[in-house]
Order: sequence, then structure tokens, then C-alpha cells
Amino acid sequence: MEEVDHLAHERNKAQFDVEAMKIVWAGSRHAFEVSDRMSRLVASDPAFRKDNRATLSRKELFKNTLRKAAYAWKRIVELHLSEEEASKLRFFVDEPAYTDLHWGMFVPAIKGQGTDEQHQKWLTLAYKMQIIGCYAQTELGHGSNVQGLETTATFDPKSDEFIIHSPTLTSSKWWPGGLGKVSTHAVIYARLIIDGRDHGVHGFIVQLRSLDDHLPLPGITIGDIGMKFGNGAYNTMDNGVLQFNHVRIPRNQMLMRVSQVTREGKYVQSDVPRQLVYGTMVYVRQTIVSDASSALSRAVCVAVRYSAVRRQFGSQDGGPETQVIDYKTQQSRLFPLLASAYAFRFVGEWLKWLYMDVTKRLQANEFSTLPEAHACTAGLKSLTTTATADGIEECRKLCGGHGYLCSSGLPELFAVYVPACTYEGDNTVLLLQVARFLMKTVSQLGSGKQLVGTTAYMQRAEHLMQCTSDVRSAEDWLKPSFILEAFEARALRLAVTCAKNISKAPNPEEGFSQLSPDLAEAAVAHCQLIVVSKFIDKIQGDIDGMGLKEQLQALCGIYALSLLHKHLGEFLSTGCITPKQAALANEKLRSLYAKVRPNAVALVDAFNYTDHFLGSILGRYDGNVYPKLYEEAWKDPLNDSVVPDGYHEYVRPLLKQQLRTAKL
Ligand SMILES: CCCCCCCCCCCCCCCCCCCCCCC/C=C/C(=O)SCCNC(=O)CCNC(=O)[C@H](O)C(C)(C)COP(=O)(O)OP(=O)(O)OC[C@H]1O[C@@H](n2cnc3c(N)ncnc32)[C@H](O)[C@@H]1OP(=O)(O)O
Ligand SMILES: Cc1cc2nc3c(=O)[nH]c(=O)nc-3n(C[C@H](O)[C@H](O)[C@H](O)COP(=O)(O)OP(=O)(O)OC[C@H]3O[C@@H](n4cnc5c(N)ncnc54)[C@H](O)[C@@H]3O)c2cc1C
Repeated sequence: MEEVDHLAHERNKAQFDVEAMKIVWAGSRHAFEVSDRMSRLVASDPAFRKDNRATLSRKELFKNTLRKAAYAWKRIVELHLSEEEASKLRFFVDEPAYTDLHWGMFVPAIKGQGTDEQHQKWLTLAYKMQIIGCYAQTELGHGSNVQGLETTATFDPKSDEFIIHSPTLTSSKWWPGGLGKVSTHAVIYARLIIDGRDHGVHGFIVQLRSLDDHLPLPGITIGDIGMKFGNGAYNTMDNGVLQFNHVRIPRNQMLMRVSQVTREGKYVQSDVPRQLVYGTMVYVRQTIVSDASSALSRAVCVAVRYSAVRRQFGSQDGGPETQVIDYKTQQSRLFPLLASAYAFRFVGEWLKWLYMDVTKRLQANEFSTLPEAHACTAGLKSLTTTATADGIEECRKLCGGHGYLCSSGLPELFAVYVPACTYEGDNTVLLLQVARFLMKTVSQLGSGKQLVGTTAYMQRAEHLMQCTSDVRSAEDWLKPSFILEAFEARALRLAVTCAKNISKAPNPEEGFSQLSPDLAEAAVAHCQLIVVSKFIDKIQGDIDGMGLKEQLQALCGIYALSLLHKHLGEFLSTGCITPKQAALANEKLRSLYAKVRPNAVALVDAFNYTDHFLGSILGRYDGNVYPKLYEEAWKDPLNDSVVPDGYHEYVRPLLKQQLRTAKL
């Protein structure tokens, strides 16, 4: 039967070159080609089927993931895939697995915190997956407060070993992915004790299970922590619990780049800052920002396509009803999310550059940009994951009742995604880290110290503290200088107000604690400024292709002005803009929605997602939603029989009883 594209009329309206936008979205032609090839490879291979996850039991689900991971690895080896290709393949397989922690945290922890000899020994094995590792930091009693971890690593000079021990129930490692059932090794974090003295938390490589029979080694108790939120979803991962009972490891298994313990038991701190022990988290937070744009774009792709298919009300003279995407309320909820997906993509690209830059500097023992890298990765991780989790849920609502079906793909996407607000640092805890960085920066204002990077705008404090916006028309709100000034003034004024209020407290710590809700808002304002400014930078760079710049300008305007609208109280109360200017911003926003409307479907096509990856009947490329929803319903196991199991035991007796009652 001939395939019909129910969204063809939408695609024909596009005013820009979609193929060129695919390249901008991917980052480069090369990145696009890799991504396109890997997505097709996965989509065309039945071994990567994923439409049955919600109906599998935990054991079936987990075994299925083990099978996929082994098969993916086999394909990676057979096809000689590069690191870039392999990680794209993993992305399109779209299933959390122990391999994420092995490649995403265990390997980077050894790379970042290990010595050359340690790299030689452990990375050689890890790269071939001859050992499988995880990242065991969090404990039952402490996750956010890393300095509060209780596991101990006591140096025994007689045997030249560390004794790893869990002294309390709350010191049990709890949450590490891959730990529960698969990992043979872990990088664990424990307090280093030498001669009774506590030197704080350090990383150690510990073997957990036998490489012969996979049984836990002596002194180790280990298991899975149980089912998590949602069907399928993150339950493909074996998040684990681990206790040590005086387990001995050789001294050379402490990760010794940051500090060393000598044969004599002397603790030596190198010039490298202690915070490098937290380096793996900085790396992963940076990757999470790009992942946010992927998750949000996926939800938005579903919601935009379905909103163009779905019609409700407004039929005139028996004609078709209105497409729900034409309702202004639908646009005002959906288009800021579409704009955010693009915004997070570009800020993710920039953050990757920042991370690579700081890594190069660290290798050359230049540590000055580390605090900014920490603040940016922490803050942007927090901002983008919160917005993405909320955005996925909003997309579900934008799809009405059908969004609640698993076959929409949105419930599982939300369930898999939402822990990103917690893992790699609780989002509020991370905002407070940004706030500390901002308070330090504000305290340096007027000291003559040159401010660089993302806080360079504070250098113009004198102007930004007293300026009012010069916006006079709705059109003015499209000018980058007006947008930037409003966001800079708001961020600076919120930070300075916090600093002033902290200074009135009996001591800075008490003041910081009292002001923490305001500080978190100041941190959000600073991070939003970063995202807006990186979006503007992107547009001002080289962008080739018919109509691309216009579309990206519209999306950038929507991103910035919808935030301005959402946080209007802050912009007005800090006196950055007037109520009249706020009304003009809203007027501009409405006109931008109208500009994006005919391009909306093409703007999500530019993500280049296959139907396999989207996993959503509502988001199908061809828009053929209703027949497929109908077909899908019949596949549910409940429909295997006309009369359900349990009818004769539980329903029929009730019905009979009602009959008897009715006769009375
Ligand atoms: C089926 C599929 C099969 C496919 C198979 C394919 C196979 C191959 C494919 C290969 C593909 C690769 C795929 C890779 C995928 C990668 C994906 C990764 C997946 C990730 C999943 C996530 C899992 C989750 C993991 C975790 O959650 S790990 C635990 C995280 N924990 C936290 O984040 C804890 C949060 N807490 C903290 O960070 C800190 O404790 C704190 C910062 C909150 C406070 O710390 P502390 O008390 O020490 O600090 P202070 O406030 O006193 O500050 C001291 C100073 O230090 C500075 N600081 C703090 N942190 C840092 C830092 N990180 N860096 C630098 N500086 C830091 C502060 O600013 C202070 O500075 P100052 O003194 O100047 O003020
Ligand atoms: C799916 C998943 C996978 C994970 N994978 C791993 C892994 O592989 N390895 C690993 O080591 N860990 C892992 N974790 C653990 C994760 O890193 C922690 O759960 C996370 O860092 C949050 O810490 P917590 O659980 O201690 O939260 P808590 O700190 O107990 O947070 C509870 C509440 O207290 C608030 N709060 C805490 N401290 C402060 C403060 N100072 N000021 C204001 N409010 C505060 C928080 O905002 C939050 O609202 C994983 C977690 C999840 C959910």
C-alpha cells in the first residue's frame, strides 16, 4: 500500500532549508553523517527492538538489556566503530545500561584521577571490557555531602595495603549504576585514614566480583536496590548496594594523581587542587547538558507533530476542525520548549568546548579556570535538566489524553529522564554552588580584578546596576543588545541584593543559609543569561542555508522573551524594564510564535530522529496516528483473550450476587 505523509502540507510550508538545519543541529556535516548512519543502523536491527519494555518483568527487562549491551559491543567491535560512532550507537539504542557507568564514569575517573601507571594497567583492561566498572560514591546516608561519606580506607603499612570498610549501615554504597549485578570493579570513594588521621575522601579502584564465577569477593556484600519509578524506564539499570567488611587492596589502587600515599605511609599532596577528586562529576555534568537538549527535542518532536495532526473544535460549514497547534495557548506552551531544545543544544556545544579547554589547562597545571568550569557545569546541568523534565511533562499534557498512553513514548521518556534532576548533584545543591561562585565574584567588584568568562558582564556593574532598558518598540526586543542588557542587569542586581543581605547577617555562613532561596534564584538568572548569550553567539556566527538565520533568530527571541515573561516579577522589581516594555516583549513574543508556526514541523524534522528512536505513535514521521494507535491497542497482552483471566474467579461471582440482590 502506498505510504501517505499526513504531515506533507506542514512540511511544504517550511521557509528554510531543513537539510541545512539538520547539520546545524548536529554541530557539523561530519557529526550529522555519523549520527544519521548510527541511527539507521540501530533502527534497522531487530535486536534493538524496544517497543515491549513496559510489559516486561524486571528480570526479563534486565536480561534483555544485558543481551542488547553484549550485542552492541559485538557490533562495535565487528564494525570497528570509532569512539564517536560507538557513543552515537549507544545514544540511539536508547536504553540505560551498566555500560553507561563503565564508559561514562569508571573510565573517566581513572583517566582524570589516576597516574600514568594506573592508566596503563586499568584502562587497558577497561577499554576491552575485560573488566567492567562503576562509580561508587553515594552512600545510604550521604549523597550531596561528599565530605560526609563514611566508608574508610585505612592504610596498613605492614602489608602495604588499604583496608576498605563500611563501619555503619549508612556507609553502605547505595545507588551506583551497574553495581547491583554486573560490575566486576568499582572506583569507590572513601575516607583515607593513615595512622589514625583522616585525610578526607579519595578514590580507590576495588575489585568486587570474581572474574571466573562472578561471585562477590570475600568481605563484599552486594545487590540491587530495587525497582525504580516507572515501567521499563531506568529499571534496565542495576543500581546497587555494597558493603565492605575489612577488604584489603594494594596501596597502588588508590587513585594517586591528586595526592599520594608512600610506601612509608606518608601522605603527599601534589600541586593539583583537591577538587580534582570531583572531576568526573564535572565531566558528566557537561555531557548531561547536551543530553537535555536530546531528551527535550524528542518530547517536543512528538508534541509538535501530534499537535499538527490533532484537530478539535472550529469546524466551519462542515470543513475540518482546527489543528490544535493553531491555538495560541498551545503555541505559547509548545514553542518556548522548541526554542529551549535549540538553546540547550547550542549551550551544550559551548560547554563541551569550555570543558575541553579547562582539561587542556589542567594538564598543563593551570588551574585558574576550574572554579568557572565547576560553576558553569553545575549551574547549566541544574537549569537544563529541570527545564527538560518539566518540559517533557508539559509535552505529555500538550498531547491530551493520548499523551498518557505508553505508546506516546512520553511516560517512559519522563520516567527515564527525571532522575537527571537528582543524579550528578541535586539541582538545588548545584545552584547553591553557583551562588557561592557568584557571591565570591560580587565581593571582588571594585577591587580592580579583571573578571573574565561568563562573569565578564559584572565588570560593567556601575552601568548595569542603574540602567533602564532603552526598548521603545516591540521590534527592539529582537535586538541582541537589548535582550542581553536586560538579562545581565537582572542577574547582577539579584546577585548584588543577595550579597548585601548576606552582609547584614551575623556571619556569612548564616547569611548564605538564610538567603539560600534568593541565592538559588540569582543562580538561575545567571545561568539563563549564559544560555541566552550562547544562543546569540551561535546566530552571530557562520550559519549557512536558506532561511536558517531567520528561524534561529525567532527561536532565540522566543527563548529569551518567554523567560522574561515567566520571570517578569524579577525584571520589574529590579527595575531592569518597565511594565510598558514588558507589554512590548509580550507583543513581540506573539509575533514570533506566528513566525515559527508554519515552520514548526520542519524545525522538529531537523532533529533527524527515526521513528524507532522516537518510540512514539503520536510523533510518527508520517503523522498516521489514529490507525496506528488503534492497531497498537490490540497488541496489549490484556487483549490476548476476550474474557480476561480472573473473570471467573472475581467478576462473575459479583455479577451473580448482584443478580440475586436485584431479585430480592
Ligand atoms: C543497552 C545499551 C548498550 C550500549 C553499549 C555500548 C557500549 C559502548 C558505548 C560507549 C559509549 C559511551 C557512553 C557514555 C555515556 C555517558 C553517560 C553518563 C551516564 C551518567 C549516568 C548518571 C549516573 C549518576 C551518577 C552519579 O550521580 S555519581 C554521584 C554524583 N554526586 C554528586 O554529584 C554529589 C554532589 N555533591 C558535590 O558535588 C559536592 O559535595 C558539593 C559541591 C555539593 C559540596 O562539596 P564540598 O563540601 O567539598 O564543597 P564546598 O562547598 O565546601 O566547596 C569546596 C570548594 O570546592 C569547589 N568545588 C566543589 N565541587 C567542585 C568541582 N566539582 N570542581 C571544582 N571545584 C569544586 C567549591 O566551589 C568550593 O570552592 P571554594 O572553596 O573556592 O568556594
Ligand atoms: C537514577 C540514579 C542514578 C544514580 N547513580 C549513581 C551512581 O552511579 N553513582 C553514585 O555514586 N551515585 C549515584 N546516584 C546518587 C546521586 O548522585 C545522589 O542521589 C544525588 O547526588 C543526590 O544526593 P542525595 O540522594 O543525598 O540527596 P539529598 O542531598 O539527601 O537531597 C534531599 C533534599 O535535600 C536538599 N538538600 C540537600 N543538601 C542541601 C543543602 N546543602 N542546601 C539545601 N538543600 C539541600 C536537596 O535539594 C533535596 O531536596 C544516582 C541517583 C539516582 C537517582
